[in-house]
Amino acid sequence: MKQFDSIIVGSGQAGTPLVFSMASKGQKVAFIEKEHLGGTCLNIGCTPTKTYVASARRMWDISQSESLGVDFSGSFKSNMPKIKARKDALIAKSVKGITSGVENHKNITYYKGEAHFINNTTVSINGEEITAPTIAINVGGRPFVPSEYKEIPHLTNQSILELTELPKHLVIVGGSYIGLEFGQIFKRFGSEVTIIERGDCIIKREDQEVSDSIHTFLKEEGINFVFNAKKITPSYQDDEVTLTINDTTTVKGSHLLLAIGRVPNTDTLQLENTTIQTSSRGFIEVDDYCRTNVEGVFAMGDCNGKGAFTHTAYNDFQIVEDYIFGSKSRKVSDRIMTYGLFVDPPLGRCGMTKTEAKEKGINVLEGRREMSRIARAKEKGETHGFMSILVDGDTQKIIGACVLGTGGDEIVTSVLNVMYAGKTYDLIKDSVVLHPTVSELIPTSLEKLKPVE
Ligand SMILES: Cc1cc2nc3c(=O)[nH]c(=O)nc-3n(C[C@H](O)[C@H](O)[C@H](O)COP(=O)(O)OP(=O)(O)OC[C@H]3O[C@@H](n4cnc5c(N)ncnc54)[C@H](O)[C@@H]3O)c2cc1C
Ligand SMILES: NC(=O)c1ccc[n+]([C@@H]2O[C@H](COP(=O)([O-])OP(=O)(O)OC[C@H]3O[C@@H](n4cnc5c(N)ncnc54)[C@H](O)[C@@H]3O)[C@@H](O)[C@H]2O)c1
Repeated sequence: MKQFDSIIVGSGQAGTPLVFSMASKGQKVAFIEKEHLGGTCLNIGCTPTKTYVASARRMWDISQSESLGVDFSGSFKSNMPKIKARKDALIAKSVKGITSGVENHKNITYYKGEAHFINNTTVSINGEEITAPTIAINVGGRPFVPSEYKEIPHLTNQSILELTELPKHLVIVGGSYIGLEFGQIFKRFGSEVTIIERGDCIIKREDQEVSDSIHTFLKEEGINFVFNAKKITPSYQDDEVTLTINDTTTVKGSHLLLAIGRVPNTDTLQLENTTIQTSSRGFIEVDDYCRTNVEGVFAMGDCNGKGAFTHTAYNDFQIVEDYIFGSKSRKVSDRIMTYGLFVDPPLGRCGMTKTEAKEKGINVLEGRREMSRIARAKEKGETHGFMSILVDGDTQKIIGACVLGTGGDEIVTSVLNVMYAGKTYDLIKDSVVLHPTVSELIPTSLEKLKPVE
C-alpha cells in the first residue's frame, strides 16, 4: 500500500491551499478530487456567478441610461453564448494554474476520482488503497434536490451555468442566496423570473427590514414572488414546468431552478468504515481546530457545518495549517461571521443581526442611515438600502453591521476590521473619511446611536 505523509480529499477552498502548503514544507501529499480542481467556488459557485452578476449589471446600466441623462437609441440584448464564454475563460485560466501547480510539484500525487474510506487511516481511490497519518477532508456540498423534483427537468446552480439560451420564464424555488442572485441575473439578462419561497419572506436569516428592502427593489425590477408555498407539486408537459402551490395556484415556466439549500458530500465518503462522527444532517463534527474525533483526521469547509462560504473554508485551511505547522493559536471560534449577498445593490454583513443581538439579551444601540440620505448614493442614482451599525451599549463595542446599498459588499469590511481590533465604536466615530463616499456616513451614523426596541 502506498504511504503518504498526508491525504487531502477534495479540492475545495481549504484543501487546495493545504496541499500546496504541505508539499512546500516537504510532505509527500496525495491529493484527490472527483470532479473539478478548484472546487465549487471557482467552477460552479462564486466565480461564475459573480461573472454573470457583472454582465447583468452592464445590461442594467444600459437600461437605466436615460435616467442618468444619456440618450440611448440602439437596441441591446444579452448574448448567452458570449456571457458563458467569458465565464468559462476566466475559470479555465485559474483551473489551469492550479492544475500545473499540482502536476509539477514533486511532492504532490494527484488522483482524479472519488475517495472512499477503508478505515480511519486508509482511503481507496480508483481501486488503489493509500494511507497516511494525516487526512484532511474538504468535500464541500451539492444542491439539495427533494424526491418530488427528481423526475422533473430542473436546473441547479451547476447546470444553469451551462445554458446557452436565455430561459423565457425562469421559475426559481428558494428565495435565498442562490435564488436571489440568479433571479436578478436572469431578469436583467431578459428572462421573466418568478421566485417561489416556502417562508413568508426572502433571505429569512437577515433582519426583516433587510429582507423587505431587497424584496422591494427586486420587485421593482419586475421579479415575481410567491411566498408561503408550503406545498409545491411539480409537473412537466410540452416543454413547460408547472408548479402547483398549496393545491390552489399554479406557476408555469420554461425552466425550473432549484435553490433550496445544499447538503454535505460526506455521504459519498463511506465514513461508515471509520469512527469519524457526523451530525444528523451529515456534517462532520469538528472542534475549534477543525479536528474530527479521530486523531490525525481534519474536516474543513462546508462539510464541517461551521461555515458555508469560501472565506470560512479558507480560514479552516489557515486554522489546520497553523495547527499542524504553527503555534496552534488560530481557532474557528475567533472568526467573526461575515458574508455578502451579491444582488445589486449588494448586501454586506458582519457580526450579529438585530434579532440575534436582542435574543442574546444585549443592550443594542444602532447607528443608521438610509442610502436615500447619502450624497454619493444619490449622485450615483442608487438609493436603495441603508447602513446599520450595532453597538453593545454596555461595552461600547460594535457587534454587527449591515450595509445594504451601493458598495455595501466592500464597505462592511471597514466595520469588521474594528470588530477584529476589539476597539470601542468611538474609534471610527471620530475618524475623518473622504468625501464623497458612502463610507463617510459611517462616523456620522455613529454620532447618534438609538436603542433598538
Ligand atoms: C452558486 C453559488 C454561489 C456562491 N457564491 C459565493 C460567494 O459569492 N461567496 C462565498 O463566500 N461563497 C459562495 N458560495 C459558497 C462557496 O462556493 C462554498 O462555501 C465554498 O466553495 C466551500 O468550499 P469547500 O472548501 O467546502 O469545498 P468545495 O469548494 O465545495 O469543494 C469540494 C470538492 O470536493 C470534491 N469531492 C466531493 N466528494 C469527494 C470525494 N468523495 N472524493 C474526491 N473529491 C470529492 C468536489 O468535487 C469538490 O470539488 C457559493 C456557492 C454556490 C453554490
Ligand atoms: N453570496 C454568497 O456568499 C452565496 C451565494 C450563493 C450561494 N451561497 C451558499 O450556498 C448555500 C446554498 O444557498 P441556497 O440559496 O440554495 O440555500 P439556503 O439554505 O440559503 O436557502 C434555501 C431557501 O429555500 C427555501 N426553501 C427550502 N426548501 C424549500 C421548498 N421545498 N420550497 C420552497 N422553498 C424552500 C428556504 O426557506 C430558504 O429561503 C448557502 O449556504 C450559501 O452559503 C453563498
